Amino acid sequence: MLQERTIGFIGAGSMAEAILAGLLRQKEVSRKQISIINREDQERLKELTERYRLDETKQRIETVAKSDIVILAVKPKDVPEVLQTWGHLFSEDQMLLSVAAGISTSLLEQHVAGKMAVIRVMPNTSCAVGQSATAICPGSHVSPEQLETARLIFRSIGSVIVVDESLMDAVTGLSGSGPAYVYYLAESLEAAGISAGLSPETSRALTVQTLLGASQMLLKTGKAAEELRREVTSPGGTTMAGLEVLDQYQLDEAIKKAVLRAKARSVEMGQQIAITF
Ligand SMILES: NC(=O)C1=CN([C@@H]2O[C@H](COP(=O)(O)OP(=O)(O)OC[C@H]3O[C@@H](n4cnc5c(N)ncnc54)[C@H](OP(=O)(O)O)[C@@H]3O)[C@@H](O)[C@H]2O)C=CC1
Ligand SMILES: O=C(O)[C@@H]1CCC=N1
Repeated sequence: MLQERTIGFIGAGSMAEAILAGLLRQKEVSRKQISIINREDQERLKELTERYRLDETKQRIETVAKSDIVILAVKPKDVPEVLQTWGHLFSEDQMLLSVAAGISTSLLEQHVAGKMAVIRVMPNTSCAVGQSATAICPGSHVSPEQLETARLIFRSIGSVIVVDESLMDAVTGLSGSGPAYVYYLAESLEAAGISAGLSPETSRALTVQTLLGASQMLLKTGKAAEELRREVTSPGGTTMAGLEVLDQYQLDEAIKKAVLRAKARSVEMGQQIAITF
């Protein structure tokens, strides 16, 4: 189904590239279907055009804004400017997929053509390797077919769940920002390995494979994380000694607070943008 659709990206930053790279990598769409623009960074556009061998003549707002599917991938603060400047080019036979954190479908709907279908999406940067955890929620004028198209796009670059919009800020705090928490953990583990006497290369290799293996265990065994943790933890052994230190530092509490703070920030950003629109 995607083979026939054109996809235009407004915004050419890390999220746009992650989605673009994932779609091309999975061969879900061809390079000819893609157009992308940003605001001013011509070097960046050139870099993407060359890296993904895109058609140079299509990298213009008129092409992007007339694509069957427009993916809005600018920072939330830039959404008003984009819609005020280019919103008039959209029409009801297109779909707008917005990945902007915190921006509600109802706010977007107020600034696009008539009953244009608007879908709010929260992917994460693991799109680039086909492993995003993406949540989507439809706005008021989305047909089942349009929702299915959005699901197909993001299914090709990871998993997709459809959620009620009231849950999108929570999703943003957990899986939108989530890769950064995991990279933080990876940085900490790598540094700790070095402190324990390993070379940087060995520490990185062991860290990466440990995270990958643990994720695969969660996925493939279907066991609860708690059960898998218990299986590693021999009574009186090394893991128990290590986990006791994490408990002393209340790592679980810190992670909970981080996710809740990120969720609250998503709400705040949406409210701030709504005022400026
Ligand atoms: N990064 C992430 O992990 C995730 C991000 N998101 C969401 O994705 C969106 C983009 O984030 P990210 O890719 O990290 O941001 P970046 O800062 O990397 O990219 C933003 C892009 O938007 C462009 N832009 C800004 N203003 C305009 C404009 N008026 N017209 C056209 N293009 C414009 C910028 O162009 P220029 O450089 O020329 O100014 C730049 O290419 C955000 O809303 C964020 O909430 C969602 C999930 C995860
Ligand atoms: O940090 C941000 O605001 C974006 C949204 C989710 C991940 N990155």
